[in-house]
Amino acid sequence: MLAYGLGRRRSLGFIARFLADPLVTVRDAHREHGPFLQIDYPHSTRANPKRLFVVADTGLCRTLLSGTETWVNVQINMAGRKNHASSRLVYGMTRLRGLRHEHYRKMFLPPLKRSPVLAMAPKMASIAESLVDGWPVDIPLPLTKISAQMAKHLAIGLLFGDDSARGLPVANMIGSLMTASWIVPGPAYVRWILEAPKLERAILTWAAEKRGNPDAQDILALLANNLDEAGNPPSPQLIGGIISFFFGAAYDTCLNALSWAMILLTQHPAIMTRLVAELDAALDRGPVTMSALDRVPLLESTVKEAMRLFPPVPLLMRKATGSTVLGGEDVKRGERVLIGGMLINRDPSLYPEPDRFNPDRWSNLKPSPYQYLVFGAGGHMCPGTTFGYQMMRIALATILTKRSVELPVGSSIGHRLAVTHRPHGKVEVILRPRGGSIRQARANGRFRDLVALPDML
Ligand code: HEM
Repeated sequence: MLAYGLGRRRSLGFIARFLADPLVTVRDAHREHGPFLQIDYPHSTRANPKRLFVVADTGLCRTLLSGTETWVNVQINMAGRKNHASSRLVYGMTRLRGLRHEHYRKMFLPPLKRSPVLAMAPKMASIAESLVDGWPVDIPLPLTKISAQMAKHLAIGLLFGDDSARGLPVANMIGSLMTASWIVPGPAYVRWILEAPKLERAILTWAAEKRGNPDAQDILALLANNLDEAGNPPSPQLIGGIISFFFGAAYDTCLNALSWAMILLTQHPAIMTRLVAELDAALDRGPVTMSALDRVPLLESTVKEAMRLFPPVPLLMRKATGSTVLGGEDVKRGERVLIGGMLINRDPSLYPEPDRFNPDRWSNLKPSPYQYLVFGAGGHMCPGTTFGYQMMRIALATILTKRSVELPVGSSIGHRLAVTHRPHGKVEVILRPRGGSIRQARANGRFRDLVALPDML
């Protein structure tokens, strides 16, 4: 399959629209011209072409994500300043290659496997419960703030040795990196540059405290107490980069997934009502446990379906390490490819009526990671998948069994891609005590460009 070249004029139009709204622009371009596009940068010439490829095809995606020697990850957030903490701290897991990557992946997998993660469930449930109990009812609350609080406490509390005093300030600083646009610098980027030295110091001090405790199994203790792939102590850049990556990877993804899931449920009252009834029946007013949640398949389907439509990481980027071929196209060293995971998740041959939120489709669906591109695929596929699903299921179950969730009348919800894709604007929810009547308000705003809601069908 050869790439469809947009040509110079339309490439310029694509770039201009992409800067304003990357997801809708990429989606519309694929709809019009197919799943493999070539964009020419303005400085591209016939003698020295400078191109960006954009793909939304499962086969091409497999080539790109499984060929980790040929195609390397490109840091999606903006590079920081040279020789400054801001550039050292973005040296994260996905940028490691070869033996180094293999070494660290192997090191971090054990605490993220099914059984240690399952053992964290009672603690996760009790943290989630006390957070929800502390949220005021009957008044509008900022949705991304409460989701962030949930994600921060569940992820950070459990992955970093229950050390919230050290972990929460680090998580707060990482927040500015994650909200900084990776396309155009803005105030969040400036904040990130200003905060990076403080963040680096906080991580390195914390790592020093963890040294000398080789039995601890949390992510930072493993990193601080083990040698690197060459048998040397890990460098400060490695520690800072990996830890800030883990914080962002665990916290920012889950906060966005939780926010989008709640928005979608409020816009699909019939599904919300069924889910709440099934949760009530399984939990029978008891605590949230994984064995009870296993009796509510609709919960897992809801989480999967919300992330299919609104994947927290909707675009991935790769760069060729040498001359190679992609599809039928000759690609030169350094050329980049943008992979539209969100669009792969909407392939109508696998997901009929792909823009609809329909958790029931999951009753007999088992896509490969290349067909459900939420956690990546291939050599850098997310090792936190089990943890992420568990956190989402516990958070949603706790919120829905304790409170009724509604949006204020007149809500308008935008969306914005920074490193992750989040709801944008003044997005609020109202939590009501269970048992009263709730008012299901229709939400307006640009998020509607990305989903076919019941009132649009
Ligand atoms: C809803 C939750 C999550 C989503 C949607 C998600 C998504 C992703 C995606 C798309 C990638 C691949 C990036 C690429 O190939 O360029 C990735 C990698 C990664 N994620 Fe997650 N993630 C989630 C939760 C977590 C959690 C909870 C952790 C930590 C416990 C985590 C740790 C990582 C790490 C370390 C990598 C890099 C792996 C490597 O390079 O080998 N993620 N994640």
